[in-house]
Amino acid sequence: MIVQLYSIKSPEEALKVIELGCDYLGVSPVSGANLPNELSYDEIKEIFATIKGKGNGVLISIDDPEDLVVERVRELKPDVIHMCGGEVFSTPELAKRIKEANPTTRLEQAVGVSGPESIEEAKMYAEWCDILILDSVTENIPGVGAAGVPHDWNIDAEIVKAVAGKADVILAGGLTPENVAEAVRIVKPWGVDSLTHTNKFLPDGTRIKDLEKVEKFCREARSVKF
Ligand SMILES: O=C(O)c1ccccc1NCC(=O)[C@H](O)[C@H](O)COP(=O)(O)O
Repeated sequence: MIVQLYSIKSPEEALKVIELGCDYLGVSPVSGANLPNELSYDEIKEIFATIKGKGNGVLISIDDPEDLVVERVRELKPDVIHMCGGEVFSTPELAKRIKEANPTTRLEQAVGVSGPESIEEAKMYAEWCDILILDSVTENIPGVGAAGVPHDWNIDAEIVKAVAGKADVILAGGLTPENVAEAVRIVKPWGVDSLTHTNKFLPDGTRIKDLEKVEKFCREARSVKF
């Protein structure tokens, strides 16, 4: 069971969450999405260099033009590029360009799970993506994710079965230290992801990871054997 956490702000924070059990660390580059924890390329490079050999660096992309996605993969060499826009989606062509830009970068595509129709969408993406992240959608946040609320885990469980052997599946959306074990029991994913409920929010609108919650989240996620 892998644990992916957003959004990491500094090398120091990265090392702390790795120590507590996180193995995929999400960062947000400066972009048109204006996310609360956006970082410069230099800051991201420093985090990725610090975690090399200890954890995996995940770069988010919310509706960036394809050329910019490819340029970032070439420049920053993330272990994973996470596409979670509402307008720009991965395609077989983009998957090929990403592999050419950096052969070891894995492509993670968000699927906003809204009903049984999401099963077909997930099956389609599994044809060219390495990882699917099954996530929640909310109107006031751009793209798919950061919604802080769960969706129907029974649909996720169907998706995990439908794409077995094709793509790894991460479950996201409103997961907390209290509900993650139950979610894992139902969905049986390859990994889990958390943003909102493992965060502490600071007065300036930025956020840092709440280390007690991170520790409990990682422990509870791995407490279920299947
Ligand atoms: O990090 C963000 O601000 C963000 C904004 C918009 C879409 C996704 C974003 N983060 C990456 C993620 O995929 C979240 O970790 C995931 O959606 C879980 O979020 P939450 O439901 O708040 O735990």
